[in-house]
This record gives sequence, structure tokens and C-alpha cells, in this order.
Amino acid sequence: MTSSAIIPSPIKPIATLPIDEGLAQALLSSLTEYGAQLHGRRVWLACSGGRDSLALAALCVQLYHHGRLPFLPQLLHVDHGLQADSSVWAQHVARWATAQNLPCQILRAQVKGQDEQAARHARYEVMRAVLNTDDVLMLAHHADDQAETILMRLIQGAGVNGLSGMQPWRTQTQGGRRNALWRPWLTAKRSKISRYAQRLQLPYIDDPTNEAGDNVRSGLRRDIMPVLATYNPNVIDNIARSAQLLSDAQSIINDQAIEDLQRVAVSDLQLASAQRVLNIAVLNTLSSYRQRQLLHHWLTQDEPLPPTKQLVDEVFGLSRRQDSNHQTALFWQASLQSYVIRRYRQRLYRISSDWLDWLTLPLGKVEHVISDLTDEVASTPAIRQQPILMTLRSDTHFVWQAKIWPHALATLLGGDRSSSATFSKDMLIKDTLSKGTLRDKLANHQGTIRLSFAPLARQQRVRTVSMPRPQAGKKLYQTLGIPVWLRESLVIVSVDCRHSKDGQDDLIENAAAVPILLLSPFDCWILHTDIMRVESNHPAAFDEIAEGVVSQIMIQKAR
Ligand SMILES: Nc1ncnc2c1ncn2[C@@H]1O[C@H](COP(=O)(O)OP(=O)(O)OP(=O)(O)O)[C@@H](O)[C@H]1O
Repeated sequence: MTSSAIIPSPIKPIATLPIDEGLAQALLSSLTEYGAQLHGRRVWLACSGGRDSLALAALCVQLYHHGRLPFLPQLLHVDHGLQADSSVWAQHVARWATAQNLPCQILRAQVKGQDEQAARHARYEVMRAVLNTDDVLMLAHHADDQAETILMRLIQGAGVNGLSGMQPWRTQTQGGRRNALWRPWLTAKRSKISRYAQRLQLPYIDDPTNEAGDNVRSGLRRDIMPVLATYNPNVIDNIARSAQLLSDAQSIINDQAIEDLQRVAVSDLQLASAQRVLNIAVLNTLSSYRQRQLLHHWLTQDEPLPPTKQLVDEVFGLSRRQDSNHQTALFWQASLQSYVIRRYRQRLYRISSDWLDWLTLPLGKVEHVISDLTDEVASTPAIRQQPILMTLRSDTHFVWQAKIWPHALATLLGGDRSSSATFSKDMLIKDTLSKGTLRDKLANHQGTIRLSFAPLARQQRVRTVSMPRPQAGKKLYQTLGIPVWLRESLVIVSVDCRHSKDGQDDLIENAAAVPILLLSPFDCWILHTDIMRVESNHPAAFDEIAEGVVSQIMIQKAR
């Protein structure tokens, strides 16, 4: 309730007045249906002070007083501060609650904008801040509200989900906290609630805009619903029944989309809400209506509101393209954050703008010195489990750490004698360099080994063990299948060796750092060098040497 209202007559206690059995049944049967979810949870009631929510609060008081309701909800009233007298309404609700022995909290919302939508948004925001995880918030929406909602959505072109109307029970998670909205009166008619409120002489606040007809909802209420009732007096119940049927249909669609998504999502490239990836080839095995449904579901993950049909159609179109132009980027400003949807090769990416921004942050140079690889690799299994962890890039949203496993590194460099590697000494690359060279030192683990991590320069030529010759820039990205947005996030890991001279560590003369690995946040490639004992047909044996670990930092909103 946001507009000027009429402040009503005196307040009377209602606990012992007669109960409306029809309305009580509506509430109690919803209580039975959601009893398991309600068990042990704190229940609040959002009370505008209007007829419906005051009547629901009154019924709760009465049923509780008669021992038919096991809890008494606490009232939450939101003062939108949009009208000069809104604080007077707030005081009125608080006084009524006190007279009924109902706990009540008055909250002040900061509304950005003037319309109903802005007020509703601000209202839920401020109420959510009060709710603890798993709390339940009762709303007084009723069958007439439901019918109006469905008609409104119908003329806006909603799909099955929208035409399912408001759900009697809906859980929502935001900022890491989960709570539930409960609408126990969706089967109760407005006319019944009005009669009940009058019988109890409830001092509700009358909001004249409800009947003014100057917005879509009140226009439908005033002009359309009475006309529809002349065709079928059960119009409200019938629309509610259609909504229920569509709600069941939506559940089936959701189950199907979840099942399809499990097959089509590329799970090793998922990064919570930052990056979600689909395999287009698998997507194409589904019928086109299931593909569209899956895309709708895929886009909506991590978001409270679905994308438009137009966006789903555009993403569908993108997934169908066969050409090698990967420049198309579809932008989606969703409720919680914005995303870009892109296609690269046979994959579809939904990338959050936080993640895209993070991918452009500069990469620092970092080093790690291993004093004795054989010590780090010592044969106890526990130590073998300890990776070298290097932070390559981090901000308040994401941290990228490279994990290097010393035992795999030792094996790769050719000298882990404790390793049970399948490679024999014979497989070491032929020793053509003189004693005391870097390779020799690495192979014998004399002195210390320095690992350095530096961004891959665009013109830097690199040869992975599966490439016949070194490549740089675009050619390299294409060979390795690195999408455009990951190209500033490539790191070269190099190794060089110091040897002990009079107890001092010194860099070996002319022993330049040798690049051994190329890392991206999701991949690791072993590079071809003559110091390593890996041959191109055996790269898989060293898969375990390194991995990129990117963690998403969940920023909890301060309460
Ligand atoms: N200012 C408010 N403070 C707390 N809850 C509210 C407020 N406004 C609305 N609500 C809750 O949201 C529900 C739906 O809002 P809506 O705007 O349709 O209600 P209303 O017509 O203003 O009030 P009512 O439903 O109480 O007659 C209400 O039934 C009530 O539970």
C-alpha cells in the first residue's frame, strides 16, 4: 500500500469474536500442505494495514487463541515513506498489533522510483533484511489477486510459468540466505475476506488506488472481472484452477530441463554464477522446443527472474550457427548481475560481467623457490599430497591459484627416483649437453629450483608437447581452443636452477629460465623442452602436474 489512505475507526481486541470457517479452512489446509516445511521455522506476516493482510493477521490471532494454529506470526509493516501520512498508518498498525498481543516491527523502505513495482521491490528488500535463514513470510494474496495476476500476465504474453500465477509456497535465496514466501489464502475470495473484515469491524486502512482503475491491475479489477463474471460466475475459481494445472505442467517442464541440463552442461568449465557452459553438439541432439526450454532454464540459473523470450530466441539462434565467427556477444542485464552470452567453437558460454572484468586484470609475476625437489617430494604419501600453491590473480570476487604437484614436477623434470613413473631412465631425452647444465642439475636435483610464473606475452612462441612446432598469438589460441575472453589470462611457468657453490646458491651461468607449463584458469599444457623427460605421445602421464583453481568469493551482504 503506497498511496493516501483513510485512517479507520477504533481498535478492538478480536481474539474471542466468531471465526469465519471458510477462511479458516483455506488457511488451515495450506498449513497442512506445507506443515513439513513450516516445522520449527519462524513465521512473519507482511501486514500493510489494508483489509486483506489485517484480516489474515486477525484470523491468525483467533485461530491461535483457539489452539487451532500452532504459532502466532510476528507482523512486519513497511513504511514506504512515499506519503506524508505513511508514518501515521505505521503507528496505526503497531497500535492494532499491541491491542491483539501480536509482536510487530515497523520497517522503513528506501523506494527508488514512484511506481508500485519500485515500492514492492524496496518492501521485499527491507523485509528480507530482517528475516533469518529459513524464516517464512506470510502474504495475504487471495484468489482475486491471483486471477488479476494471471490476466495481467496473459495480456503481457507470459508463458506457462507466468500463467501458473503466484505460488502458495516459494523459497528464495539471496545473499546466501534462504527464506520462504507463503500465501495461504490463494483460494480465498476477496468478497469473503471483505465480509469477515466488516463482521469483525477491523480498522483496516482503505487504499483508494485499489479501485481507481488507473493502473492495469485495478483496471482489470474494476472493468474486466465483473464482465467476465457475467459469462461465468465461477471465473475466479476457474482461473485459479487453470493456474494450478499450468503450475503442474511447469513442474514437469522444469524436471525435464534439469535432466537435459545435466547432459548438456560442461561441468568441468562451470564456475558457479561466473561462467556456465553448454555443449552445443549435445544440445543439438534435443528437439528444438526442449532446447529452448533448456536455454531458458540455463540462463535463469543464479537469477530470480527469467530472461525475455526474445533473449532465449537469440541464444537459440546463436547455438545454431555453424560459422567460425565467434564475435557475437549477447548482453543480458538480469536482476542480480549482467551477463554476456557467447559461442566459441561447439560451446555456449554465459559469462558474468564480474568475471569478464576480472579476466582483464593484469597478472603479476610470482616466484617459488624449491630448495630441494627430492625433499619436497619425499616419499611419504602425505607430503605427496601437498601442492605448491601460487596466487596468480585475485580481487574481491575471484581468486586464481595455480597448484603444482612437486612429485609430478620431479617426474616431469626427469629425476624423481622415488616415483613409480612409467618412464624409465632410457626415456630421458638424450643428454647432449655438458655436465653442469641446467638440465643436468634439474635431473640430479642439485642446488635449488626456481619456479616463476609470468603472463604469456602475445608474441611469445610456445610449443606444447602435442604441437609439432612453436606458435604465438592468434594461431596458438586457435590451436589450443582458448576463447577470446581468456586470452589475457594465460600464464607461463618457467623453471631454472641454482647450484650450491661454497654453501651459497647461485644462478648457473647462462642457464635461462625454461618454460615448462602454460596455464589458463581452466587448463594446463605441458610445454616441449629438451630438459624434460616427456615425449609427445605420453603427455597424459603428466596430466596431474598442475591445475588452475579459481574460487569464487561469495560476498555476504552485511546484515
Ligand atoms: N506496506 C506493507 N507492509 C507490509 N506488507 C505489505 C505492505 N504492502 C503490501 N504488503 C503485503 O503484500 C501483500 C500484497 O500486496 P498488495 O499491494 O497487493 O496489498 P495491499 O492491497 O496493499 O494490502 P492488503 O493485501 O493488505 O489489502 C499484502 O497482502 C501484504 O501481505
